[in-house]
Amino acid sequence: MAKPVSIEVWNPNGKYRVVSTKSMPGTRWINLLIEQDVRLEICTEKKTILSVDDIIALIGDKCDGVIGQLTEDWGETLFAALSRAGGTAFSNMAVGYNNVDVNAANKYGVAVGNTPGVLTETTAELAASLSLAAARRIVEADEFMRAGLYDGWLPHLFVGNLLKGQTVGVIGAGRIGSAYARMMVEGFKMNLIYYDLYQSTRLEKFVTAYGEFLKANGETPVYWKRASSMDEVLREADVISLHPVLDKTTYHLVNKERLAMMKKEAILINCSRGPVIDEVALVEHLKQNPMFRVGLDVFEDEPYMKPGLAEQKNAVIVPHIASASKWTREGMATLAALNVLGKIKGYPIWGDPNRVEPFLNENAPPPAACPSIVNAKALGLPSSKL
Ligand SMILES: NC(=O)c1ccc[n+]([C@@H]2O[C@H](COP(=O)([O-])OP(=O)(O)OC[C@H]3O[C@@H](n4cnc5c(N)ncnc54)[C@H](O)[C@@H]3O)[C@@H](O)[C@H]2O)c1
Ligand SMILES: O=C(O)[C@H](O)CO
Repeated sequence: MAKPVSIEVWNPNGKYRVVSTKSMPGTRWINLLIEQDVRLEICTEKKTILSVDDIIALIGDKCDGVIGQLTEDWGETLFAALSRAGGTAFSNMAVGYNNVDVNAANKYGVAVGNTPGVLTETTAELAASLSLAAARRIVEADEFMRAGLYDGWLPHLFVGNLLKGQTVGVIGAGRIGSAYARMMVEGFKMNLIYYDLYQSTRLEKFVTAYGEFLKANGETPVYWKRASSMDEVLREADVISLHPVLDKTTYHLVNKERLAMMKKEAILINCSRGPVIDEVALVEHLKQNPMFRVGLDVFEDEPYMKPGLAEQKNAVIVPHIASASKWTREGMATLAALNVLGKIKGYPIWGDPNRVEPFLNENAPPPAACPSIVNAKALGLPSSKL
């Protein structure tokens, strides 16, 4: 028998029962649910990561849908429990859904939602922030100041890397990777080399047009190149940012051998998922190459770091905050709630998960559609004509 889990209840007499495993930012998502006859239960347990048993207790005997988090293990056990409780909808409050076994969800006929688009720019901005922090040694310099060690300007003090005219490498040039590439090319006049399974024509056109603009204004133009392999990016780029999904093909994509291919003074940024880098190999590489720097938002065994990482001065490390702007986090909560609500109400699936703005307009009711259901095809769910 699972132990009871503490909750806060909204609209106790609502017809549909939806559970959110965490309190989420903003109130719009709550209002959108309760206005549509939902009894909403929000878990108020203090512990950060809920266990499968905690979530089973939250689901209980009758539950139409769950809004969950990327820290939770949504596999066979939870989808079976949700299905037994009559549920047909789950949404991660995240774009990445490597914590979800979509095949298990398909088996139980549960729709799986995610939250693309709303976090693209916010996440790219954090990747850009980490790139700058690593290039200009901001964290080391801050620690030095606070320690009272600054006793006057020196020619060699915290010398870092100039980005202008260097090459930025992007691995996984999807929504976030492309947004980051644009920021670095336009903001710092860097050349671009990218690797993705698919060509990013829009990104290429952007860099070409910006290069022509610079040239027309008497400045050095910027260039782009689509690499034929990831190794080409690693060898040529000065700053490399990782933005692929995490799956079997990207697990330990950056390993000991690949770290060795990179320039000795390169900067590596990871705002995708921790296991994309072999973190043990990375710690060793950081130790051996003091001029090599990393900016990490994600870790292989989150919330833990591999031994030795915290001691490396050439690493800038932050706790998975890439999507943490107020607007984005409130928007993620809204999209996750609307994915669950839409499935419960039998709404069709929004046609373009890259264009979710209509769901985020606070001054208008959202479209009657699920913003983004990753297994819509597998479940044969209809597409919206809106
Ligand atoms: N740190 C954070 O807080 C944070 C925030 C948002 C997203 N993310 C992560 O970023 C990922 C990307 O998000 P997105 O919205 O840009 O997704 P996206 O689907 O638009 O982009 C992912 C890209 O990776 C490419 N890709 C897949 N396998 C690859 C491989 N083997 N090699 C090279 N490229 C490959 C895809 O073709 C695609 O273009 C998410 O899946 C999530 O894990 C992290
Ligand atoms: O995948 C995601 O959305 C992030 O990791 C959290 O924003």
